[in-house]
Amino acid sequence: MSQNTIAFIGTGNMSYAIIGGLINGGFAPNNIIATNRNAEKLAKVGNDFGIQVTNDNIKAIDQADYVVLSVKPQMMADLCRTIKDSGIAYQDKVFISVAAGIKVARLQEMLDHPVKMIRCMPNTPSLQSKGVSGLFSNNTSEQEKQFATEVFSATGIVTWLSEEDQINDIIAVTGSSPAYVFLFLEAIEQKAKELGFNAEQARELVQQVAVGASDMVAKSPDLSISQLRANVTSKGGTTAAAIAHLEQQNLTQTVADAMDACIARAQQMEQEF
Ligand SMILES: NC(=O)C1=CN([C@@H]2O[C@H](COP(=O)(O)OP(=O)(O)OC[C@H]3O[C@@H](n4cnc5c(N)ncnc54)[C@H](OP(=O)(O)O)[C@@H]3O)[C@@H](O)[C@H]2O)C=CC1
Ligand SMILES: O=C(O)[C@@H]1CCC=N1
Repeated sequence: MSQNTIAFIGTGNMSYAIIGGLINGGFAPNNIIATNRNAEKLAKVGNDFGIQVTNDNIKAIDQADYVVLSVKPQMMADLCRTIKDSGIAYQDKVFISVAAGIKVARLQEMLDHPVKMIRCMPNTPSLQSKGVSGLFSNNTSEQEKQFATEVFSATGIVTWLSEEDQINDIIAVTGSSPAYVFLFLEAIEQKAKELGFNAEQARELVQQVAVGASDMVAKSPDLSISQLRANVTSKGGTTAAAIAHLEQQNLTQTVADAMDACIARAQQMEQEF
């Protein structure tokens, strides 16, 4: 992988996962700089991955070729103001924003310059190199896009989007969706405890189901997910009873509605921030 320097500004849950994926993928720790205003979180990412850390955002940006903006959307304007007011030359750097709900044009307005900008929508399984990153850019070179592809490929799979609005769709499909899966697993775990399994057993059983079912999806590309479900469901049996209940409760429509709510919130954030 080419050895540009990347600065992660605001290294919380998401950047921690990306950096973990990069280190697993062989990216040189010396070429990664992380910042955080929270000293404890900063020390942890430095200790866990052996990368450079500083609480000085401007110093980190000054040293970097690529700058990942990774604060919460509501904090982005403040962060950009400090960059803009710092006096450093940031106009030729490539910025990568992982923030939901802030479009390229608005980020450029916040930075008061038409900087090169890539929007990226990653997800937290990046930490296990099993992430998905949706990328969009309309003002970077092929070489810069190639570098972003290499970086995010180290954390899982990468898909380039031709329209910026598709970022909101991919938030619903891959950015937020690990949380839907976790909620489903939490529900099974909770009921397992109510049935009398202790906390340790419940966690182990649910975890194994999650890993086993995911592996079956990943390792059976010729079987549809619906076929994998059918293979568990004996006619007139126990699974059929459980699935019939979920279907009566409109699980499929509920999930679709949840994804629409996700997209609607991203669109609303575009007006707020
Ligand atoms: N979490 C996820 O699954 C995903 C998140 N994203 C996007 O990633 C971005 C970050 O999310 P996430 O990692 O979950 O958030 P976190 O709050 O975990 O991380 C952001 C970190 O940045 C710190 N911070 C805030 N402002 C500054 C600043 N000016 N200088 C230095 N550090 C600062 C925060 O400190 P403090 O703790 O004090 O607030 C916090 O520790 C968001 O924009 C989100 O939309 C995208 C895809 C998935
Ligand atoms: O919840 C959020 O807004 C962010 C974006 C996708 C996942 N987490």
